[in-house]
Amino acid sequence: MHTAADHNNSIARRAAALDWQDICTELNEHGCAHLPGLLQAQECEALIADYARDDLYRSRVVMARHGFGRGEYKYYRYPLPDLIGALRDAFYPHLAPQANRWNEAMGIDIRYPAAHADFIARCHAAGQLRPTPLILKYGSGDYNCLHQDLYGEHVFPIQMAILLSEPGRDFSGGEFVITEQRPRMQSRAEVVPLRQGDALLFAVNERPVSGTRGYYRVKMRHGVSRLRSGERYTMGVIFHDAL
Ligand SMILES: O=C(O)CCC(=O)C(=O)O
Ligand SMILES: [Fe+2]
Repeated sequence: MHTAADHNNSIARRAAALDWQDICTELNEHGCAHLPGLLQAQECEALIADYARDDLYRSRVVMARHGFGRGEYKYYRYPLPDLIGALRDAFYPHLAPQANRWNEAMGIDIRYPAAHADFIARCHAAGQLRPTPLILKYGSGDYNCLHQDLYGEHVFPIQMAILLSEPGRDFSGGEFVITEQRPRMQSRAEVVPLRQGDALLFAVNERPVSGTRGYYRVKMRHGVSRLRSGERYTMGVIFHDAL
């Protein structure tokens, strides 16, 4: 039996053990940073097993009904499962300085407080009360259109996705795709080869890219290519709450 405190300690230790300088360099250069093996296989399997539970979620979205793609997802309700709350609490303080540097480079006045609870208080004061962490489920033929996870005025500019299934064994196809739209230029796509338990940190919306005349902004989108077979689950950790 794991208590909330166990999860907090363990996830905070994993976050603290990462090379944050390296991660920030990856985020600056590519708009995303790959964290291999952040979760253990058994943690992934437990999250997948809980997909069938109704008490953990506030809503279920069938993607085809909204033109989002094909597949479905569920938003967790508050109180979040311990592991997911711990991920938000533990990763946010490492990411807030990076988010602040991005805003400074882009000439955006908003600065992020050091603790996630203080940022969530800002969301809640603006009526963004609903939790955004989610779990997505794809079957053969399913896909996720390129999109951005913006849910209101307050946006934390970096989010995390964790692949819960193992490519090759559990599914084929279904690659995580990230695109970068540069001003007055053609878009660039990147496929991120994730394995079970790997996390990806990536830009929610715009990020600064250093050019010859200072910084310019590129717009990022992410999605998932069509699954060729099997079942694929992902957990998404978004740091702002939703209207
Ligand atoms: O299933 C995926 O890998 C993409 C998930 C996603 O869109 C998200 O976590 O925001
Ligand atoms: Fe997303």
